[in-house]
Amino acid sequence: MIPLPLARIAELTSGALSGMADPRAVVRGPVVIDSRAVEPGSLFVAIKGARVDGHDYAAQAIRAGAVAVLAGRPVEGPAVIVPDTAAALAELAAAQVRTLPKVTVIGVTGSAGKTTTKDLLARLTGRIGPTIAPVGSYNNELGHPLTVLRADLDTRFMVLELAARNIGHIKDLTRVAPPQIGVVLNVGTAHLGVFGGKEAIAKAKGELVESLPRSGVAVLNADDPLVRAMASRTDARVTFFGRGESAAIRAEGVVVDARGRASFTLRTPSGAAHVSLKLYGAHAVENALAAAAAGYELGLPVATIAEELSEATPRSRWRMEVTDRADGVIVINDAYNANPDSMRAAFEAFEALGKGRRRFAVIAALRELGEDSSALNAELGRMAGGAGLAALIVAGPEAGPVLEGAHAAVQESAARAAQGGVAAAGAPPAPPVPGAPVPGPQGPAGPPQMPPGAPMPGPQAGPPQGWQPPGAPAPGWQGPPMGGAVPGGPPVPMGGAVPGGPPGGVPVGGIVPGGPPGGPPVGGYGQPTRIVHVPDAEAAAAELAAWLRPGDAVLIKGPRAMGLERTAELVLGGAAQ
Ligand SMILES: CC(=O)N[C@H]1[C@@H](OP(=O)(O)OP(=O)(O)OC[C@H]2O[C@@H](n3ccc(=O)[nH]c3=O)[C@H](O)[C@@H]2O)O[C@H](CO)[C@@H](O)[C@@H]1O[C@H](C)C(=O)N[C@@H](C)C(=O)N[C@H](CCC(=O)N[C@@H](CCC[C@@H](N)C(=O)O)C(=O)O)C(=O)O
Ligand SMILES: Nc1ncnc2c1ncn2[C@@H]1O[C@H](COP(=O)(O)OP(=O)(O)OP(=O)(O)O)[C@@H](O)[C@H]1O
Ligand SMILES: C[C@@H](N)C(=O)N[C@H](C)C(=O)O
Repeated sequence: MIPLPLARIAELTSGALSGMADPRAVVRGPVVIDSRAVEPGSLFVAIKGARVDGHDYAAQAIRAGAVAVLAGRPVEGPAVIVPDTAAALAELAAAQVRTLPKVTVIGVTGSAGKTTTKDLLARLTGRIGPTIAPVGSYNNELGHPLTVLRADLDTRFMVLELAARNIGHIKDLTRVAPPQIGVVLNVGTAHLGVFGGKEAIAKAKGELVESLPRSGVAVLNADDPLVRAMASRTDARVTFFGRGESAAIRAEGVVVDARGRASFTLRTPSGAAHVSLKLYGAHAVENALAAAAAGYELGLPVATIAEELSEATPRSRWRMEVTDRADGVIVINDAYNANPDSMRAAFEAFEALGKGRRRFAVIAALRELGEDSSALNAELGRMAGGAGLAALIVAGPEAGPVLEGAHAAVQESAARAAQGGVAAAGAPPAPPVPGAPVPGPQGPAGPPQMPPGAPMPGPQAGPPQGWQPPGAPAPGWQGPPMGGAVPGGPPVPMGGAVPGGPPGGVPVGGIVPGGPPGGPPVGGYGQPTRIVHVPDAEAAAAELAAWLRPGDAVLIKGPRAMGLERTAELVLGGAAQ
């Protein structure tokens, strides 16, 4: 940060010095809200949290070298007392930006992909000059100013994330660090509950482009109608990115490889270059184009943009992290957060990454969706239940609608199979010819493949997993023990029919008749999707451990509060990812 004496900090925040604070003592940074992160020369900002009150750590912060505490009440040690510490933090950050007139501020917003785009764009601006960007998702009224306060006189670019949990939030953040370039990715369904509808989300995200000066640039996604419409809400020049011809910065000839990574020609008004992303999922194209468009506006040559985008790997954790286990199991850890759009994107990527493999998914009920919650969660269940998985593990509370949707999809698929031989829900997108070898992972070092016609491996305690002829009664076995904590132990049903399971329908973990007509299933293909409900991330990992065999693929994705990254860590042998 730019060094500031305490007297100036008090002036900027309309605060009062207390606790023998020396007005000439200089804060050189960093500004922190965690006493454990204090360094000599820090300013410690005391915040009241859900568990503890930061004010109680003031003395600890001073002992660790903090020059003073920005506090809401007198504390042990020198302090600047303000009515609202979060508001004072924002004022301090805004003042710092005003002292850095040569810095170009770029704001990124949208319902999904802000962090990924910010990470890509910071790579690009880093090619031009020193760049400050948030750690992880530091994107709200605390994380945003803390990021801004990391800037110093060398800083040329601030690539900032602007989040909104309601109308007005983004406007507030743009007042702290007024952007010259504003990037809007998409208007989705994240936090639909608090906003009350997509129009309100669009209103909130559009506050970014409303804040831009006439000399600025609004970088808008032409493929999203609600974002495209934001062009009328800004004084700034508008440039579009997207996949269609109308976008100045566009992706042409997008292809997705066997690992779910996209390649395309990046077309700009001044030339084109090939991009081959290392990021997983076709949705990464949207983020890459957004970063490319902002980079282009900053004068970067298209070849440099393409080079950086092609080199980029995930910088922030638990977003489409793909790990190949030694036994060939592919684990996709996309557990950072979840909403209907990012769930869909993840399942699309999983279809490519898991092709030719038995696929498993761990998901959980989506949150913060308001009155549409049940319907959207049931829709998620239908998508997952119809995705051709070997098993779907639904973790955590309020899973009723997800389970209901999943069961419905499996049953419909089974009914279709029984009627006309159409592939069952458990069939992969490209079902193998009965009796033909199972397509497996590429390369000679690939894992052993399931022999054709082999029963689908499951927990020791499970019943024989042979294919059930259409119309056969569903066996009463309820799947592996809940939590799967005791592989090899007796199957323990999870309290019988799970709430939300269809009345008189398929029991949780039960087997629905289905499978390719004319022959037994192969290694999990053609069999109906097993649906299991477990209480938490650990139980999901235990469940997976009981099922997984070499060469399988697993997608793990749920809302932040479910902490499903823990499932991924356990499945990966505890190795932190
Ligand atoms: C204040 C704080 O740091 N909170 C974090 C804390 O929460 P909690 O309430 O439990 O705090 P505590 O009670 O433990 O502590 C209170 C304070 O005391 C400090 N302290 C404690 C112990 C000690 O020994 N010394 C201390 O000094 C402590 O540091 C506190 O200051 O812990 C949680 C779990 O780790 C954190 O999650 C919580 O962080 C909050 C949420 C936060 O806002 N942090 C910002 C720095 C931030 O930017 N974090 C981002 C995540 C941002 C975010 O949540 N964004 C919103 C908006 C998304 C909208 C978007 N989808 C859209 O569409 O626009 C979101 O919902 O995602 C990050 O961490 O990446
Ligand atoms: N363009 C996109 N469309 C749909 N899903 C996306 C897109 N980009 C990223 N995702 C998915 O959304 C999740 C969050 O990604 P990311 O952190 O980049 O978004 P974010 O907008 O910063 O999230 P948050 O609002 O919580 O900070 C990940 O699961 C990721 O795979
Ligand atoms: C925590 C917040 N960033 C978020 O994304 N919330 C959704 C609902 C989630 O928890 O996944």
